[in-house]
Amino acid sequence: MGIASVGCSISDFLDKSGGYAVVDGGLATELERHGADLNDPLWSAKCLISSPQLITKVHLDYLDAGASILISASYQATLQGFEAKGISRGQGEALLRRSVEVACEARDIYNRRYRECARDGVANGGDLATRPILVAASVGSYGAYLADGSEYSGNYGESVTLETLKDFHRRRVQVLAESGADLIAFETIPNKLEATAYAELLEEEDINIPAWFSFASNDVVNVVGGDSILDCASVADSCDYVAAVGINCTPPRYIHGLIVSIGKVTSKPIVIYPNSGEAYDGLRKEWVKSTGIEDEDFVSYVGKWHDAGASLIGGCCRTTPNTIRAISATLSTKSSRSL
Ligand code: MET
Ligand SMILES: [Zn+2]
Repeated sequence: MGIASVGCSISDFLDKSGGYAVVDGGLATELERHGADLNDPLWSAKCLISSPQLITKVHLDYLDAGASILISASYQATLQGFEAKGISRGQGEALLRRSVEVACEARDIYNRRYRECARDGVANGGDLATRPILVAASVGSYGAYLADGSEYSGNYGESVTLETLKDFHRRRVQVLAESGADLIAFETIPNKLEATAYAELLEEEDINIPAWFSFASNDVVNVVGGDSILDCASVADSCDYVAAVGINCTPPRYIHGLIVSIGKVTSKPIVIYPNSGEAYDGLRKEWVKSTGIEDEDFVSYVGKWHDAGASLIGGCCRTTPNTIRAISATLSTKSSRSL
């Protein structure tokens, strides 16, 4: 594809989609809501082995709710994690490819349904159904693989270097780049070191699909590991392989300030998909209401986030197809008013 087209393809997609796009919502937590037991180091990737049809269903639910970007179930799918379960390198690579195939299949089913409805003269959602849809291959952080909470502390200890992280992610990124995905979503990035590792990896491997870098934060100034969002977004800005920069799995109340900061250091599209604002209690293994400012009215923030410069908006953990339906309705009403 070449670097020039890698850089502009998300912008082209946004131009074709009216200047904004709706990202899907939480995948793992939605699989759990449907009864999947993800208490496992592979988390949502466990369903790639045990119940891929449930992943297809959740992807379809998000498309029906108005999402235009599906994120694959590879967040915690790593070759090292599969090997720890006795799954060979070859089988692990096949499972990584499978995560993208499952999302592509959901897109095919959705498009086929639309064509059949159109042929039979059945109205099924009007313009919503004709939109272009992208499949993003998810890459979770090294901390997500460790499954010890470090994806939310960003603290990998002194022994983990830039090279450790590049070696850890290299083969997975190569496989996902060749899987038929439209882009790679590097999600929940907890620190600048991992962002730098991804940027160098994309350059060294000359990855031929665009990427977005999405950081996790727990305030309005820094990413979870303590590096400033300005520094982290600058790493993404200076990498030609990165086509969008943003924030995911972060409480809604911090998002506006973070968008403003990111906009100061990059003109690339800004992607944001916050969580529901609840916090995960790792000891009790459950989500709990946060104290302080309520995030319940998540969707009422969406217009402000768009005005502040975010063009790709969706949800992360504990958001559902209902959240995405409401985001989609808000953005579509807003854009038709401004025409
Ligand atoms: N795309 C992933 C999911 O929704 C992101 C998880 S963030 C901890 O499952
Ligand atoms: Zn999340």
